Amino acid sequence: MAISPALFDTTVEAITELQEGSGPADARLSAYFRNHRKLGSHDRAFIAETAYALLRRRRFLDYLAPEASPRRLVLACLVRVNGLSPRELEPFLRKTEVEWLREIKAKPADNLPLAVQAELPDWLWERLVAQYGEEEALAIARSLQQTAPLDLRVNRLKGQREAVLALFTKEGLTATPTPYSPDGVRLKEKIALNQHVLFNKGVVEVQDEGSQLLAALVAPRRGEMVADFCAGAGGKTLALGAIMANTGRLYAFDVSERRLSNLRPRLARSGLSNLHPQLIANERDQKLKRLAQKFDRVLVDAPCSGLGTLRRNPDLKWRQSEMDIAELTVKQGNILEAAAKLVKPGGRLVYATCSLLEAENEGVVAAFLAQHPEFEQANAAEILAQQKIELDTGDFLKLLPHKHGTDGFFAAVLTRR
Ligand SMILES: C[S@@+](CC[C@H](N)C(=O)[O-])C[C@H]1O[C@@H](n2cnc3c(N)ncnc32)[C@H](O)[C@@H]1O
Repeated sequence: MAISPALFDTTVEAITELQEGSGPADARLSAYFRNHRKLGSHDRAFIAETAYALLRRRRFLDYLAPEASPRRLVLACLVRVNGLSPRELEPFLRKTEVEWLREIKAKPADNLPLAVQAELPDWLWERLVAQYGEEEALAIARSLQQTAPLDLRVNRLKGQREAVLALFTKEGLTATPTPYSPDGVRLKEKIALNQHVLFNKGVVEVQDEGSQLLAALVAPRRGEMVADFCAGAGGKTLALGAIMANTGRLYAFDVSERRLSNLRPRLARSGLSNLHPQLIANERDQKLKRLAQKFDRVLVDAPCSGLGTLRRNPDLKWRQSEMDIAELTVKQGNILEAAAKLVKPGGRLVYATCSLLEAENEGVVAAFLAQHPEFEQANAAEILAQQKIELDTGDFLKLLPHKHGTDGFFAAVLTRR
């Protein structure tokens, strides 16, 4: 991509702002674009790609250019990550930067420490090594440095996967069925989906295949009482509603009014009428009391570190600490405890996260089961097989980008005796 001196300067400005602020990178980048409305789509794409490359490869760049200014980090990134030659950048380099950039270009990158190759903070790298061993931890970490494909879920109420695939193909796009989810379509090209008729008519929703598989694990049946305890903007709720063929009652709880309000337009597109969004103050909200043991299925898609989604949100690895993880596990335990109260005898409770860390996953489930002999664990692979999904990761569902091509997800299925 050809870049002008003006675009280079704007990129440095955007990245400086990004580094100075706090909060999710995608929100801050959107705010920057809102404040710079004149930027065209080509320039926006370049700025976003550079910002994300820098977030993905920050350890390597810090090794190449320790304590560099945002301007120099961008230069190093363009040369060593994006593969531009220093000569291409010379027209807008300052005098002192010409030689410096040549040195950056020539600096060897062999035998880097494994945490640097993994592009993870040391504490996170050490945890992954303890869980998976060095070789697999590195494979996982490398897969998390890639960009994620655009996965869609076909809404069974409004369309069929074969027809959606055929339409995309006719439009010249590379659309393939996702390997595991029966409703998934993977698009190679990144398109402006919100302008596509299939999206506006509610035939497709954006949803990683991993999320689709979590809904398949809940496997609600027609006419059942189902709760999505941490529904957020309703990605999984909508998938559950479609599996239920718009029958029964589906509650979408969340503590965030903003997230639940983002569910509304998606709900309108989906054609579902069995879904009831309910704002709760916290997991001990009085509203939940009268619903005790009323549900056949309860999904807890718990607030988590999100470290399984680093392909999409590379900033998450720099924005969290071990202390945050410890706090999260307490919250996760409390939410699981409260959500379990809603489950009927014989009913199913699915605890899920998009984290890769045992503390947030197996650890939370083990602590819960130790306190609740009235629940027992079911085998996730068997439940998926009942939905004709051949995917065996053992008792737990454990999805990993290098193995399954999805974001990293974890789920445990628990049944009330
Ligand atoms: C991983 S996100 C859910 C994503 C959503 N299920 C989806 O598929 O799009 C976790 C959600 O938990 C919500 N949350 C946080 N604390 C909660 C609590 N105490 N009770 C219920 N929901 C909570 C957050 O607001 C957030 O929306």
